[in-house]
Amino acid sequence: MKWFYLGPEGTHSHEAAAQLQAVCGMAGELVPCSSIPAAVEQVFRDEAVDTFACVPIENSIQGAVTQTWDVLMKSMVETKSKPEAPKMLIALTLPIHHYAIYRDGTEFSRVKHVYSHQQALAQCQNHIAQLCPNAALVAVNSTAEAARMVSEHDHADAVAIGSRRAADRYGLSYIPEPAEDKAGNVTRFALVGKRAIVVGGKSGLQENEFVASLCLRGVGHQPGGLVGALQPFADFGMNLARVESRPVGDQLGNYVFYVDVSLQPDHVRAEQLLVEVIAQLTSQGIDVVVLGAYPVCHGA
Ligand SMILES: O=C(O)C(=O)C[C@]1(C(=O)O)C=C[C@@H](O)C=C1
Repeated sequence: MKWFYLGPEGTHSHEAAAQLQAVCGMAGELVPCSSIPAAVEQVFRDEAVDTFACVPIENSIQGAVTQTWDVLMKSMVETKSKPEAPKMLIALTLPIHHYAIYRDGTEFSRVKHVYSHQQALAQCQNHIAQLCPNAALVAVNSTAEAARMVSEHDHADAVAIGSRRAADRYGLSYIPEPAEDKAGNVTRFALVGKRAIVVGGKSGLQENEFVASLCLRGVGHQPGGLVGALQPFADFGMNLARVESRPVGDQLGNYVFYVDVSLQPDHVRAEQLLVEVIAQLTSQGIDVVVLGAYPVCHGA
């Protein structure tokens, strides 16, 4: 069994994958990938039923991790007709604390580069500006990759933003106060795979949280087009927890709409109603891609 995640060791995705294994009562080899799309593509490419990817989907400060949604959508559209195609199986919301990670002897006022994942840089931008006022922010593939780079000799004038585990893993020091700009910073991660999972083990699952993530394609460019696409959810008494537009990428003004539907309190009944909602949308000419219907649990 393989679990792919954004590596190297010590990323928040790594921690999320380890916690999800406990929640699902599953073990498996944790395999680092160089990017989020690479982790997702492994699951879509691999025929094995026991292959999973753990990827960040949303952050409380910065919103959707668009790179993840884009690759999930693209991969799911390509495999839409296959019944055994991968889906989002479960989500885990994790508190995220970032730290300024450095080599001993670093003078912060002289630091020229602050490395991290683009999401982490955005979550800590005010803190970084105060700590390292003369530094340029440099986005790299992950927080742990940033720490690994700082641990190399040719990056002695640099600081990384990442987890304490990353600092320990790469033999670096960190400032003990968290670096994120807002308290209560959390990121939600999704497990993507083909096999139904059973929630058990060390589970912090709140049974009443259940979400379906959909993507609506082909919403009409006319007055009321978007209202018409959302109305069936209201008609069936469904709460929309998130609506977000993303460019299709072919021409200006062409969008798809991501919708997270809350399926509580009775998700089995709600999933039946969702089938009817989707039928109504299809009759309007809207193509609905179901990315998954899944429980959400909370880690620590
Ligand atoms: O670089 C990491 O540590 C990641 O796991 C990626 C990631 C993200 O893409 O959102 C995960 C959680 C934090 O929000 C910051 C970065």
